[in-house]
Amino acid sequence: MTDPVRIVDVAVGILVKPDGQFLLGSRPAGKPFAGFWEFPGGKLEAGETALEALARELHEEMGITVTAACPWLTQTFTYPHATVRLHFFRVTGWQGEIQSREGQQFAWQTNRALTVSPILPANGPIMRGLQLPDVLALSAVALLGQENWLARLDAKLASGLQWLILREPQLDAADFATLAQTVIARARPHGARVFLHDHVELARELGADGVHLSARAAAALSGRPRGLDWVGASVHNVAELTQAQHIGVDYAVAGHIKDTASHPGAAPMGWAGFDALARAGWPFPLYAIGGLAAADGAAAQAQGAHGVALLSGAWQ
Ligand SMILES: Nc1nc2c([nH]c(=O)n2[C@@H]2O[C@H](COP(=O)(O)OP(=O)(O)OP(=O)(O)O)[C@@H](O)[C@H]2O)c(=O)[nH]1
Ligand SMILES: [Mg+2]
Repeated sequence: MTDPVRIVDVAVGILVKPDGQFLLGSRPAGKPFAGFWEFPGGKLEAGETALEALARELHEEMGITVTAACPWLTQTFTYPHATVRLHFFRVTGWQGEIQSREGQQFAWQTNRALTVSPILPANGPIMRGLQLPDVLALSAVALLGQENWLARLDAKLASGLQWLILREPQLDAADFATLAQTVIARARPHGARVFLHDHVELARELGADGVHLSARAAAALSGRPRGLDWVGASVHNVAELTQAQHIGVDYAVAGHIKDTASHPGAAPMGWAGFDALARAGWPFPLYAIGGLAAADGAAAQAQGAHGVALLSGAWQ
């Protein structure tokens, strides 16, 4: 018997400059979806790993040698002509000048507004993923006290904090709602995004940017909460990641990686545990959490994370 669904594995490279700009290329004449914009890459050959295929394709198509690439996310998409499994990498290091070896055009883009179109249909969620920052900060009222934390929040917002998850389970609903209002009002002038932990209704009411679901809250849902721009979830294992995928999250936070004061007694998964989870290939970016600092960002990305989620580490 032959497999009814043949899946074509494809390695795709998102070249990223230090300022966050990323490279799109136009598909050459003669290929399916000619003229559509895509990330450079191509099909795995027999016996190749995705990373090997990435290096070969980027050399063939654009004449560069990849020197630094991290696995990012895996997207399966069914086109009329094939089902493709796209293994996306973020490429941060390469040697050589970018050349058009197949007659394609190239354009550096920012995630605020694309200047080229149309984009290949499979790539919509990818554009969203590229808006995610390298660091997610979790609020620390329980740890630092409200006044002290709000003062640090102001300082961090002024120095570029982009995404904040407000999680304060020790507060009752009324106090949490008051705090959420304050935080949203302070974040907005800086263009920073605020996510409420588990309080889906309140997030809608206050016009928060999204909700971050505990694994327990995510388990109770059969679909994505409506009316919110962004939805994320905390996960600890494959079953919770599968549920996160089922409800259609934009990102997941997996941990905990190291021993941490906030989870005494629970065994940390370590980077090996994180790698085992990430390796299964999920269609959304993953953050690593648990006893980490901003300096762990590079290690996290090497294991397939988009970045790190920080609690105490975000406020030092
Ligand atoms: N390279 C690339 N392919 C993508 C992206 N998104 C996406 O759906 N695909 C799909 O992945 C499949 C393989 O890509 P490809 O046509 O570049 O393969 P290739 O370079 O090996 O081409 P070839 O078979 O002509 O040698 C195509 O069906 C394409 O539509 C993307 O961002 N980049
Ligand atoms: Mg190609």
